[in-house]
Amino acid sequence: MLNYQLLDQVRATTPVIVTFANYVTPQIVANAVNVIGGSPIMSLEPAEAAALVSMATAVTLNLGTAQSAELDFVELVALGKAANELNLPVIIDPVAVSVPFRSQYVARLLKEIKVDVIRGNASEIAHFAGVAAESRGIDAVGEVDIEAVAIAAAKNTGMLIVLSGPTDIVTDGNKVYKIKNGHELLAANVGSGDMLSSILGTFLLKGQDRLEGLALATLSMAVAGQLAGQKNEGKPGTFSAALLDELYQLTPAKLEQFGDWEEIND
Ligand SMILES: Nc1ncnc2c1ncn2[C@@H]1O[C@H](COP(=O)(O)OP(=O)(O)O)[C@@H](O)[C@H]1O
Ligand SMILES: Cc1ncsc1CCOP(=O)(O)O
Ligand SMILES: [Mg+2]
Repeated sequence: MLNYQLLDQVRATTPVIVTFANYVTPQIVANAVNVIGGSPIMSLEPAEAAALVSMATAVTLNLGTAQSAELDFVELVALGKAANELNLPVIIDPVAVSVPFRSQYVARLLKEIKVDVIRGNASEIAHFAGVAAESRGIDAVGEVDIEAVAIAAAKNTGMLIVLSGPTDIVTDGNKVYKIKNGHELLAANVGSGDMLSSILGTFLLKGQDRLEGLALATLSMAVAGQLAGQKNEGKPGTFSAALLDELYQLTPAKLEQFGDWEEIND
């Protein structure tokens, strides 16, 4: 079962989400966290990492444009370690991870910090499952068995997996939430995945079952995207603004009415 009221609990507590953003999409990611009910803060400065994380409920590390320049890596490690010390969830978004520089970068990061959640598209999650999958830069292409890939990635890494796409899969390797809402315009909007990766953090309130929190966050993004898309068919520009409107106007009642999801237990 999913507790749709968690959305209201998010809004009642306004959780701070620290994001190491890529340089392409920080504005829409910050707005996404804000309109769903959280409070975003982005940072590039290692010296303030511990202070920021001490105010937060989750940390999202988006690796989309992370550079080898030591400051980027030092900041990622500083944020991750600060979260690990407080037992706060760390989410990574391994954009285009199959590019060799990026695979090595993630592997290096995972040696330094404990990561709890990986959010990526099917091609990105396939990397962690050890399954060959096609990708085109930031996008997933080709067909994989998304449920099998997500479960294998969870089992290989010991992390919670959010595999996004036309159908989203949220799994710990045993229990699987399959979320069928969404709209193709989400894929046309660069940054949808990044928005989701930071929105995930807002639903991981203290004491909250993490897998259920991730599933409800993923459902929220998919339902808001579907409602925005239905009102803006063929219009990616206005869709982008409407997506923020729908996230802002989302309610537990809408999640219950429009949510199309199933829970599968191993
Ligand atoms: N073809 C699609 N139909 C419906 N929803 C989609 C589609 N493609 C992506 N989404 C949704 O878009 C969001 C971002 O996912 P995705 O596009 O896989 O991430 P990324 O931008 O990292 O590749 C998720 O909420 C996902 O459910
Ligand atoms: C275009 C681009 N290049 C590096 S990161 C990035 C944004 C990726 O955004 P998303 O994966 O959410 O579509
Ligand atoms: Mg992405």
